[in-house]
Amino acid sequence: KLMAKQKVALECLSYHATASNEDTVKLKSDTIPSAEKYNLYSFTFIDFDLTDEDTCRATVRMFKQCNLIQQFNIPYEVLCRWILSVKKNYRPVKYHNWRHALNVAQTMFAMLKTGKMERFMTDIEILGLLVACLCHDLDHRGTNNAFQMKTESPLAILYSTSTMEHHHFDQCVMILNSDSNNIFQSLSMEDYRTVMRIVENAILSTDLAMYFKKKNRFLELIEEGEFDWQSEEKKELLCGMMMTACDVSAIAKPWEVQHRVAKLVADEFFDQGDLERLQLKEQPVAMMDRERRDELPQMQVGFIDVICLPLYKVLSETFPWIEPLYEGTLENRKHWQDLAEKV
Ligand SMILES: CCCOc1ccc(S(=O)(=O)N2CCN(C)CC2)cc1-c1nc(CC)cc(=O)[nH]1
Ligand SMILES: [Zn+2]
Repeated sequence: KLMAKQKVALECLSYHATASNEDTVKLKSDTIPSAEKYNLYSFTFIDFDLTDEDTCRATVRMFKQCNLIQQFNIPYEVLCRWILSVKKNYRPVKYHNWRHALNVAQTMFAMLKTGKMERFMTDIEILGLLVACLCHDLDHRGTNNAFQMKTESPLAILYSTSTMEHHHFDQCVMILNSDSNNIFQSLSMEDYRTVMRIVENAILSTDLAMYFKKKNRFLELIEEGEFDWQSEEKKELLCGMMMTACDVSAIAKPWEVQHRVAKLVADEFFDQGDLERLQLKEQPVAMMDRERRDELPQMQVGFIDVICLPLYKVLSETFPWIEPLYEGTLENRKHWQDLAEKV
């Protein structure tokens, strides 16, 4: 019985769109502005003023700056088609959309370059991390893992843990397997297996439940001091922590940006809360209950204290050049605390 249901679920999910040749040729012929022009090296990068075409050009620029196109013989047209296909497979939900993916990838770029973390990374890890950031929330529906389970969605039938994250990775694989979208086509079989394992580990580690599970192990290793980043287990842990750091990095942006993005997050959460009331006839949790929106500043302070600050603190102790993420988060904590006291 379950097999039949899983087969149906897979059928539902096999749909995905890839970029048109017209859009691909257009991007391929575009002039790609400099990284400075797009402010890509900065931890205070803002995408609001960029057009969708700009976001694709900025993504090409990040691949160029990391020298990935030459290093991995990525046909330029394939890279352009792949970027457009990834963007096309993000839904227009309020927060978990293409802009979020771009911002996460740009923070990874800034951590590697300005944060000087690229020294500890092999070229194939840099390729895998950038690809994972761009793909990490593919086809997000604006609802979380708990919602998939509660509604017995096809996704929850296929993946019982880290439901959405498994689906995001699945979508990433599907795009790579589509005609002329495989940016890894020139890699050796061994490198292909390596980069796909890096991408899978990175995307699955964006499930906050995984972050909580792995955080203590990571802290242990840091406390032990001598940290050889080259062992596989330690490197996978570090990549996972970096993914979470990038995933929540809107919390470290200038206050106007953080305040505006938090509203997008809240609106998406409240939409799920509405669905839970209407479709499931159940009371949503505070975070998704628009009737408890007054508690939002206090919840943000909690998010900062429980998830963001501890992570940025331990990362910036080892990689001092990413301290701007810690400082930006502290600054925003003050603003959220002020708002929490006002209510
Ligand atoms: C802004 C609307 C309220 O947003 C939040 C409310 C509560 C918490 S929480 O840390 O208490 N926690 C997280 C783990 N859940 C399982 C239980 C609840 C986090 C956020 C939040 N999340 C993100 C990431 C999507 C971004 C962001 O800015 N804020
Ligand atoms: Zn995300």
